[in-house]
Amino acid sequence: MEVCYQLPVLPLDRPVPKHVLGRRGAICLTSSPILFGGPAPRQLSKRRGAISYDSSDQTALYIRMLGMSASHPRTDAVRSEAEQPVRSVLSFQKNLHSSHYSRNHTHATHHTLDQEYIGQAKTFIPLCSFFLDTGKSLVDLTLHLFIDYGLIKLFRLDLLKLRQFLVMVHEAYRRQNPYHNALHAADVTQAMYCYMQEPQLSESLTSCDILLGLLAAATHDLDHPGVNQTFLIKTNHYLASLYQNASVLENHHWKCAVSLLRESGLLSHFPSEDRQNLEERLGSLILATDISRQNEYLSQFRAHLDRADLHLNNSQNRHFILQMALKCADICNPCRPWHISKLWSHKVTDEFFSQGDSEKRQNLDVSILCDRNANTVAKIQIGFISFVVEPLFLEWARFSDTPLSQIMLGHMTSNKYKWTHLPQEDLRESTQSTSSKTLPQGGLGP
Ligand SMILES: Nc1ncnc2c1ncn2[C@@H]1O[C@@H]2COP(=O)(O)O[C@H]2[C@H]1O
Repeated sequence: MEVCYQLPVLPLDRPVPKHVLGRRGAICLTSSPILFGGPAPRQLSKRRGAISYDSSDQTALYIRMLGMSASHPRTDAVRSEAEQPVRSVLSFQKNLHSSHYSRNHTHATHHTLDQEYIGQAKTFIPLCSFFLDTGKSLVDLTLHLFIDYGLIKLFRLDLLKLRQFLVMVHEAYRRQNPYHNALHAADVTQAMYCYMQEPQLSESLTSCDILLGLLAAATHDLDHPGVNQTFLIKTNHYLASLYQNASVLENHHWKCAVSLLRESGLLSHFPSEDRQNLEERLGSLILATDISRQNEYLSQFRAHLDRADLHLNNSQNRHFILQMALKCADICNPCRPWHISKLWSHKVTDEFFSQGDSEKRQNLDVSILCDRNANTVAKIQIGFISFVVEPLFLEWARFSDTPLSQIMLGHMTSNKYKWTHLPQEDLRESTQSTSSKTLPQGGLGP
């Protein structure tokens, strides 16, 4: 059964009415705020060989071609897992109908959907916690948040298209990656939700901002190959040439997200200008997660806070804060309680070391942090927290001085202390692979 809504008639760009937020299952607005007032779109104009992909339509098409090509180059790290079929972003759809997930979920009725989200989502949200290992937390969590915020009604979304889109997003994450998989996307989406609920943001974000924030969080690492940009460049991977060695992965994640949005038809009823604007803003959010541009964003953030000139009634300022929120969400794992944070640390290190092993096999220079003989999990964590996480979260706490920020800083400090003072025997254990371990339920809170 399809949910049909009329096309939007009353564009709005203002905070989501309070009576909509926080009412689980209560969706009661009749007008739809489809208006995008974000910053100037970031246009990409690059060429690969003779194929121009100036327009995002062409780009999405090109990605489809690459995704479906049987012969496009893959990274060695990915190839080493080749016994398990790797689904590249668009070929997964061929498998969709036979996948376990879609068999059980894509044809769900509304009744089933309600049952499911009422049962599970109650535990996701109020406690800031979620099921990390249900195998489908990304779909359930994001769907729940769309419903909870009233976005389906507000934007006249087709519930089944939304579900199909989310299943496609879930399937486009490579499950063989220890870290960059759908679970990480769910983790980031949950954190993004928590930040968007912080008082300053929840009072000023428009429904468009919320829609974008959730979409960006859920899709920000789509089809991640489990290796970093340096690896793609030195192995002459086609994505590196496609994006001219600049924000290679983030551009790919963005283009995959656009491709899936179009494939699912989720926004096909939007006026094309709004759709294009949304796709550009989505890109600008996802591109902000490029960790190599961390200092650029951080200095801008610091300068704004020093001048006290971030005004959230200004759409560009709100967009900037969404970028910062997504960046925080992306690297918030060291700010979670120790028992969860520790497991993410092991998972990310597994992925680093597996890239290092692959580099050694190919006689390439081993990337920094990727040599298992020269690093320990603890050493990597201490460096990552000190130089990347702490500077960012200190500024975030200046912007959003709330109990949640204090809790996150508390976890981060105590996790860093634990990594620094781990007894020798635990340190040895911390260098061993943990890919078989599962993440327990837990949240940002104590
Ligand atoms: N706990 C962690 N320890 C070390 N590096 C991390 C950790 N969490 C995230 N990262 C890095 O932060 C980066 C954020 O962008 P990426 O997802 O591209 O890749 C991520 C990892 O390289």
